[in-house]
Amino acid sequence: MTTLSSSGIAPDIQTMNLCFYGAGSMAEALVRGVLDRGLTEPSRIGMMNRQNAERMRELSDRYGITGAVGDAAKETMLREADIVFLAMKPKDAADAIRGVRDLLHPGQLVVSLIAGMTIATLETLLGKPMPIARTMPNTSSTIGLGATGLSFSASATDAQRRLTDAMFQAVGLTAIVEEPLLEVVTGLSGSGPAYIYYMMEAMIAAGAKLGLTPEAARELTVQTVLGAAHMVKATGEDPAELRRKVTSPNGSTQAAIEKFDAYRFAEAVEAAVARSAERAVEMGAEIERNAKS
Ligand SMILES: NC(=O)C1=CN([C@@H]2O[C@H](COP(=O)(O)OP(=O)(O)OC[C@H]3O[C@@H](n4cnc5c(N)ncnc54)[C@H](OP(=O)(O)O)[C@@H]3O)[C@@H](O)[C@H]2O)C=CC1
Ligand SMILES: O=C(O)[C@@H]1CCC=N1
Repeated sequence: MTTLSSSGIAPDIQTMNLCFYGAGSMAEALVRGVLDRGLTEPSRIGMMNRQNAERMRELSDRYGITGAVGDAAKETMLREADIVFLAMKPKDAADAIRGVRDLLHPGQLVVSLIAGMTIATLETLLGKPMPIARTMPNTSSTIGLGATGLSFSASATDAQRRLTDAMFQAVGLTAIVEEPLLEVVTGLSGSGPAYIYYMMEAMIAAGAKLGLTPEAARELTVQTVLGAAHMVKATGEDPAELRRKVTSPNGSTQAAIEKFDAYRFAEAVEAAVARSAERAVEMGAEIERNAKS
């Protein structure tokens, strides 16, 4: 895996103003992650959304950041930002970016979190050359356990690449990939937390259905997932090898795995990851069409 910085610390970031354009789940995950890790101060962070004033109050109260709703204060916040994070839904991206492009200038770094939107489309929407980092993070950045894929525009300097990498490393792990592979990253780790939660939902429901209290089913499931992920990390062994150690010949695990195989589990996972990646491409194409219209 390629990374640009191994320290996890971005020395310059404390002196920079960060503006999150879009203040939903992913923006909050990143803000909480960088604040909890002491990467910057709340006074350096501005967040903006379109209409949800209550959400903005909540974010200001919770993190001490400066919030702005709608067009009010947007101008100052965006103009004074050193790094502008684009964190609105893909369907809103084209209009939102067009609406502010005159406030942006090439001295700023644009960090896009938007699934599917290519660097080329973003360059079209910005209408001027600006350094761009296209990223695909995930919500586990909230607790410093994120997994983020990164690609850069040709115009991004080495310092900007290192800064972006270090910022996302501070909230988890990063992988620099060729831009088209960001769609695969979306299918794997961007959407991935939801797959694990889905598995956990199903395990908890099964445990409760078979007689455990819902609380016990939940606790046992959470510890099992946590323990399994830690085992892979701590031992360095392949998941397949660790699975083998759980699976006694003709035992209960083998019986369960046979059930999974009967439902074609691995095929379902592969199809889900591929479909997520394909959906990201579709969303990107939709933004591209809007950018050109
Ligand atoms: N959630 C995830 O796990 C991940 C998400 N992403 C990407 O991050 C982006 C955001 O996703 P997520 O946080 O889940 O989305 P949310 O729906 O939670 O948040 C979207 C935010 O964008 C704001 N917004 C929409 N249009 C505008 C506009 N014109 N001007 C200003 N603000 C606007 C919304 O404001 P309001 O509520 O006021 O309308 C809201 O604050 C997406 O592009 C997604 O692909 C990437 C990786 C993981
Ligand atoms: O579901 C989505 O479209 C976004 C991108 C990756 C995770 N959430």
